[in-house]
Amino acid sequence: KHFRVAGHRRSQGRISMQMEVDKSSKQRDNSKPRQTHISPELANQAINDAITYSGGDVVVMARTCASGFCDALQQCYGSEEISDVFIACGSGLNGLIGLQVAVELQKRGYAPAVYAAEQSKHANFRSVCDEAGIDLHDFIPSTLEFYYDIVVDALLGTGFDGGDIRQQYWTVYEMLISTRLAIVSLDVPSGWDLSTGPRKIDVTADSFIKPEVLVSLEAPKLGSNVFAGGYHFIAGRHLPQSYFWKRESLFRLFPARSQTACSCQVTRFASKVLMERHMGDLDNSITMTCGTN
Ligand SMILES: NC(=O)C1=CN([C@@H]2O[C@H](COP(=O)(O)OP(=O)(O)OC[C@H]3O[C@@H](n4cnc5c(N)ncnc54)[C@H](O)[C@@H]3O)[C@@H](O)[C@H]2O)[C@H](O)CC1
Repeated sequence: KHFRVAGHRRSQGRISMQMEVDKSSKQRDNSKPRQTHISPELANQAINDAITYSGGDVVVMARTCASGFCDALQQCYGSEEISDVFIACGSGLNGLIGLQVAVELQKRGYAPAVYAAEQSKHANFRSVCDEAGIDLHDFIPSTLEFYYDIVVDALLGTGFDGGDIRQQYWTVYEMLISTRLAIVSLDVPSGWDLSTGPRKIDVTADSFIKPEVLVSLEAPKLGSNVFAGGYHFIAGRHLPQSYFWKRESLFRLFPARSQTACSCQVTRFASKVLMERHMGDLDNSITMTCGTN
């Protein structure tokens, strides 16, 4: 079953992207309202199922997530504009994907560096970085904003327990809430509640992460509803597109074989760089017509 969806408008003509709708779309329950953001329960179930779909190999799954994440990052910050990317990694799967993002960005011509808050539960960061020739830090460089162009937040994802940030993450969390560099958050901005977004205590103290770009994996989490940055992308493809339809009638498509779908939210919070890039695209009559989330 195919249907045509307005795609990129290029000069005079219009191209349309054939988006193959998963055969099981017939099973979608149209009686239920379409959800565009998923619950913490489904998010964590998806993680376990994603590992199964990846043959039980978390590194395979992390590489798929990293590929989609890098597609999204590259649409906003091309390697011709920026190169030095500082990737703050936690000890869980979010951090493992952050490590794979560093490896993938290097292949794409960026100059990534990795910060590991603590020993990963899933990989030997030192050996992966040494093999790839990627700098691995166990400290936050005082010259961060001089040497780096953007920061990737791969510290805490859906495994955040909703409590105060534990001591081993204090330094990097402090950097993330105070840096002037644009932040690209992986799946969930670190420290955001999966259902409600930034915690009230953090909003009151204005001590929460404000990413310019959010890249949700597979589906946006409920807490991302309050995201007000520049762009919100959905990346992943480590689960069949019908996966969410059967569970929360989530309607979302990845264009063709792409790893990313974007739901543009270019808001007043977007930086000048991002706006120029977006407006530049518009000037070249290339308009991203994306789904809305
Ligand atoms: N959504 C999907 O389809 C997929 C998402 N994936 C990624 O997996 C993470 C969730 O992985 P998990 O290891 O369960 O959790 P985190 O990576 O977020 O690790 C949390 C890490 O941090 C510790 N921690 C928890 N609370 C605190 C705190 N208050 N202070 C300090 N440290 C804390 C905890 O002990 C863990 O060690 C998800 O976000 C995605 O990025 C899958 O990889 C693919 C499918």
